[in-house]
Amino acid sequence: MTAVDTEVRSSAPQCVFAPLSGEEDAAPAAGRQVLGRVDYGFRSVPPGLRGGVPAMGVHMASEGADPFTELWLTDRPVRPGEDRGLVYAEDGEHLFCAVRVAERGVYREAVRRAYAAAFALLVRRGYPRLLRMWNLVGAITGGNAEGMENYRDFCIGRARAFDEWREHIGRVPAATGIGARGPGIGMYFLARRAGAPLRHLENPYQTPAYRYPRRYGPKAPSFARATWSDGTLYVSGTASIVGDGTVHRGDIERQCDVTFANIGALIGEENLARHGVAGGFRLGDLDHVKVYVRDAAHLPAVRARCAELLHDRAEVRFLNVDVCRPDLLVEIEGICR
Ligand SMILES: O=C(O)c1cccc(O)c1
Ligand SMILES: CC(=O)C(=O)O
Repeated sequence: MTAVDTEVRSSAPQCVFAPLSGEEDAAPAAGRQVLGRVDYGFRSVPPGLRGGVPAMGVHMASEGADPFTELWLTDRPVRPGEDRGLVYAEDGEHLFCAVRVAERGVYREAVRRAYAAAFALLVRRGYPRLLRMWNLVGAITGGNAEGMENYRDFCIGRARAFDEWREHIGRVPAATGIGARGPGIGMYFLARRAGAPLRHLENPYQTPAYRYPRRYGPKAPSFARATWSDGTLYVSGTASIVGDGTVHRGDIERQCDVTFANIGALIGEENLARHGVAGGFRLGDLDHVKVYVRDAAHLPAVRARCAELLHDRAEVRFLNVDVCRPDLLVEIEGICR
């Protein structure tokens, strides 16, 4: 069954996975405007307007994993802009923006500033309903200059920005926080106009990430398990976590199974009803799936499992990168509509 959309006509931007584009290639699609572009390629390229399109390159691909370009398309006219290191484009309903924090010894203050700058932009342009964020973090489980894990350091800065902007931005949305192969942190966001209704979902099998106990870091990760907006369900990066604990350490097959069970419960009819959303989805409805695999040797097994469970026409890309806990072997995100 497909979720029932109570809004008459969806204006949600369309996600497209295209071949990895050249730096100046804006890859316009027939009759559609590009709201944003992220190259999941072999090197990092700072955010900038390229051919009038906000674009950023993040070093995520490798031999044996899948380079690609993620495009966010709209059929409305787009206005791009640049603002203090942020690049963005808006179409009257949605805003895409990208920002990068360069490698440094301690990340939290630069992350807080980057998030605060993005929030200020969203509010100023009239798109305060943050609905999805991606955080591609170099050396995510490595130590910073204080010996704190970079991911935990990142989480402190992000949490501070949400605390400061709570009145304007509201609740935390769906997210991905995952390793990148190059240094620094690439971040990009989708937001919707003021007044647009969003629903942020939690998972019946998992403790909300923003309530994780202190043993996972001084500030709990600021994200929801999924966000429903405009007939679209954005599913956060999901892993083999039950409650707040990693399950099946060292067992890739069973970590895949728990990850898919978590996603199935999250997107199913019962959980959507719990959050006031009519309808429901199955794993076969997932599209624009990104599968993050820590160990390259596990790629064939994970590809095989995904081929069994996902629709054969779903767009799926596999990346060999670190996951935010050293004991997590796989993480999966996607979109249902
Ligand atoms: O911190 C995050 O934004 C995050 C979101 C999803 C999965 C994950 O490992 C991390
Ligand atoms: C994947 C992960 O880190 C989480 O769900 O918290």
